[in-house]
Amino acid sequence: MDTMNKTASRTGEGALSLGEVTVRFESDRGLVTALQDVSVELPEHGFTSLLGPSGCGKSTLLRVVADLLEPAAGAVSVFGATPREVRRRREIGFVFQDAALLPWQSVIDNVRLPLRVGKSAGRGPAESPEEMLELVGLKGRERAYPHELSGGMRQRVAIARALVCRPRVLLMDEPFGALDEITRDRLNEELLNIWAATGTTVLFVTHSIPEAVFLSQRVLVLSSHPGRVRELVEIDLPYPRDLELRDRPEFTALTSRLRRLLETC
Ligand SMILES: Nc1ncnc2c1ncn2[C@@H]1O[C@H](COP(=O)(O)OP(=O)(O)OP(=O)(O)O)[C@@H](O)[C@H]1O
Repeated sequence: MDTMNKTASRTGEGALSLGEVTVRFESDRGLVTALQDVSVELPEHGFTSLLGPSGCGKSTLLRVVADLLEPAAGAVSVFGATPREVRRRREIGFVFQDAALLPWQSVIDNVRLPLRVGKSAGRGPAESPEEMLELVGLKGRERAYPHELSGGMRQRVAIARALVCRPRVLLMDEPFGALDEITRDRLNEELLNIWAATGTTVLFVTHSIPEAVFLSQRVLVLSSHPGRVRELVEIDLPYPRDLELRDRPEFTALTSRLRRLLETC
């Protein structure tokens, strides 16, 4: 638990920096501006959630950081390097809403996958796949296949896989959006433990205001059409956090504030 406080206070400046980033897509409706002049500085070891109406560009922002998309304008820096350099060094982990596991491979082989793919690609130090499975609470299920697991367990495997290359940045795009509420709550608590244990910088996309407040040190609220920064809201609640925090007035005050902000996005 002490590690959690250390993680929260171990924040440096500007691990992720976006300067006036604009992203456009060609579509059958013509040119769509997904992000317009988005500027934000997020500290190392931080936990930031992205919140905003559907289509405001949350996934697009993650994809820009992950080097899956190139902005039309603006600058992106990840620990002082370009997203491409950081991706080549395998310092970025990505978890999607769908765990996207290989169904014909066992749990442990799915977690090992990033270590097997592109072995020569200048990867940094790696974690042990067995230890990552233990970290996400799946010790003993190494030989299981994805179809034998629940949705929550599959997401844990996806998180273990994302962590195995010891990423400096963990990008999570609605990772718990398809899970039932109890499983989601449990994984929220576990994710905070994982964050404390690894010290990775997390960018987390969600549609849930309570989830964003519970997890994050700050919430980046985006408005839509085109996606712009509406506000960066500091979540000044101490760590470690447990689910009872959600009944506290300071928690409710923050969720109400975010709800009001979202109504004007
Ligand atoms: N490959 C693409 N081609 C064309 N338009 C796209 C593409 N990807 C995203 N867009 C558009 O860019 C905008 C932002 O999309 P994005 O998926 O980033 O939003 P989002 O905030 O993540 O949405 P949601 O909350 O619904 O997941 C939307 O208008 C979307 O239709």
